[in-house]
Amino acid sequence: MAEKRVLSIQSHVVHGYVGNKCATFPLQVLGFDVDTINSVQLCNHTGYKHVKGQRMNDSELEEVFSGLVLNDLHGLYSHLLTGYIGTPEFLRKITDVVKTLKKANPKVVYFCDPVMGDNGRFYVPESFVEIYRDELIPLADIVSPNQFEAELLSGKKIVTEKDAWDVLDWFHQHGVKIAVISSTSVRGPDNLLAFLSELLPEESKPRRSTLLMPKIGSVNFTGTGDLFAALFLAHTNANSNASVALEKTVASLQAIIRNTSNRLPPVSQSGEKPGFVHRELRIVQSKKDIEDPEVLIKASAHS
Ligand SMILES: Nc1ncnc2c1ncn2[C@@H]1O[C@H](COP(=O)(O)OP(=O)(O)O)[C@@H](O)[C@H]1O
Ligand SMILES: Cc1ncc(COP(=O)(O)O)c(C=O)c1O
Repeated sequence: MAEKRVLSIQSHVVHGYVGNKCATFPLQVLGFDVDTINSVQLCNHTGYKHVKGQRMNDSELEEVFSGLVLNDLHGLYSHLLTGYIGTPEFLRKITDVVKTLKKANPKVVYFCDPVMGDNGRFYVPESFVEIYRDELIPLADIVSPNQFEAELLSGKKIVTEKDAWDVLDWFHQHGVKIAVISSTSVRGPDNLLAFLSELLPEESKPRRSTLLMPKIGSVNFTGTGDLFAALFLAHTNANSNASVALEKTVASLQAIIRNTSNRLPPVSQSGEKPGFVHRELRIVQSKKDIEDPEVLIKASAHS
């Protein structure tokens, strides 16, 4: 079996960097073979004014995946990574993919990034919440929701740090070994606080840590969650302590966001912020920061 081979089921965009477009290069740089299934093929991410393209349906997923199974290729994967999915039927079909991969290789790690939206805005149908909560999360080994997604799944608002730990415990109660909330606003509008909780064999309490990041720039970037998931997958594979993986993930991410932010055109005289085309993550140009992240922010252990 290849040690580092990911089946990545996410979006493809022709222009820009979200989904598979932003997961593939970093994973390859970090030594993974990456086999991609494109859940959608869109001209660009869904924030742009015009969004054109195709969404793969569940029978098309079944067909392409059945070919992998017929050729006995499905046992080769060390990891399954899922992110942005376009339709509820396709999302449900992923449960069969997970079960088939786990049957072929019980050690396969299912990394579920339950992409649903951000800052109170859904970018998928709202029925996704129930499907993730009841069908996908119970099969997942690692999850990386943002604050909005973690709240939707657990049914609990995150206002205090205690709320975040309760939400992470909710994921553990649903069978998840490593749960990370990639960012929360509990430390105010200028900072992002990530929460990590990891179940350890033969320990009754999870190992917990937080990591505080100053917010870079005054605009939002798209694809950061997808990039977070890909980097965290690679670093949890290489490090037995997930908080070390979180530090490395954030080190690369912050460098990429800084490299992107530094090249933004200035805010126009009328106060208009740079458009999405200027905010596409500079991933290829940040290869060194992916290969060899310089950890500037350490995680803090939480008892
Ligand atoms: N403005 C920002 N400044 C600094 N880091 C950011 C910024 N936006 C995103 N990030 C980084 O990207 C990661 C994922 O972002 P997040 O907003 O949690 O995910 P999503 O894109 O899924 O909403 C965060 O953990 C953080 O490291
Ligand atoms: C097609 C597509 N995939 C993935 C994403 C997820 O992006 P993020 O990583 O910022 O959550 C988006 C967000 O707009 C999208 O449009």
